[in-house]
Amino acid sequence: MTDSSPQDWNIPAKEDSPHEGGFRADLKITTERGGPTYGEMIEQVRTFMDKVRYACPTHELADEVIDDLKKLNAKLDTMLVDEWTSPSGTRVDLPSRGNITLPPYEISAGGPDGVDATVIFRRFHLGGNGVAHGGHVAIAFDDLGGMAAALRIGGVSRTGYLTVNYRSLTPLETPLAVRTWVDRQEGRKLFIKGTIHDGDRLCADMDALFIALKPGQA
Ligand SMILES: CCCCCCCCCC(=O)SCCNC(=O)CCNC(=O)[C@H](O)C(C)(C)COP(=O)(O)OP(=O)(O)OC[C@H]1O[C@@H](n2cnc3c(N)ncnc32)[C@H](O)[C@@H]1OP(=O)(O)O
Repeated sequence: MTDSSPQDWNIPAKEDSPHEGGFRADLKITTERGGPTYGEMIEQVRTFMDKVRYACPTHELADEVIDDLKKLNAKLDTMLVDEWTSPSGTRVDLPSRGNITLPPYEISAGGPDGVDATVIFRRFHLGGNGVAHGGHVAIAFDDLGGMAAALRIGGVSRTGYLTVNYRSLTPLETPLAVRTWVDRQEGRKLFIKGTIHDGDRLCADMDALFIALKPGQA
C-alpha cells in the first residue's frame, strides 16, 4: 500500500477550473513543470523500459531491482499531482510532451493543414521478430491524429474509430516520418488520415474519425 490514493489522479472539476470540452479551461501549457532535467528523467525511464524488455535477471538481481524501484516509487509518491498539473503531457518542449506512455516523437511542423513529426519506436515497443508492435503504431497515429484535429478546430476531440493498415514492417530505433492531416470535416466530425514512412517505404497508414467535443463534454 502506498501513501497515494486513486483520488490523487482524479481531482474533480471546480468552479474556478471547469472541465471544458474534455480539458480544463485553465490548463496551463508550460515548459517549467518538473524542472530543467525532467526530460532526462523521462528518457532514463524509457531506457529502463528498453532494458527491462530484453533483460533476463537472476533471482538476486530481480530482488535488487524491486528494492530500488520501491524506493523510487516512494520518492515519487511524495510529489503526485493531478493530470492537469502533471508535466507528463504538458511539456511541449519534450518529445511526445514528456508523456512516457507515448512513443517519443518530435514535431517538425503543425497547423490546420496537418502535422509532420518524427517518431522512434523504442526497444520496449517490440512486437515480435525485431519490429514494432502494431498497437504502439496505432497509439502514435491516435495522438498525432488527435493533434491534427486539435490544430484544425482549436479544441479537443475524441477518437470515434481508428483503422490502421499495416503495409510493411515498422522498424525499432529508426527515425520514421509521420504525417497526419484532416482529409475532410463535416460539422463535429473530422476525418483524419495519416502515414508512417521509413524513408520511401510506407510502413502503415491510418483512416480515423475524431469527434469534436461539445463544451463541457468529457
Ligand atoms: C494537442 C494535443 C493532442 C492530443 C491528442 C490526443 C488524442 C487522443 C484521442 C483519444 O484517444 S480519445 C480516447 C478514445 N476515444 C474515446 O474514448 C471516445 C469514446 N466515445 C465517446 O466519448 C463518444 O462516442 C464521442 C464523444 C466520440 C461521440 O459521442 P457524442 O455523443 O458526442 O456524438 P454522437 O454519438 O452524437 O456522434 C456525433 C456524430 O459522429 C458519428 N459517430 C460517432 N461515433 C462514430 C463512430 N465510431 N463511427 C462512425 N460515426 C460515428 C455519429 O453517427 C454522429 O454523426 P452525425 O452527426 O452525422 O449524426
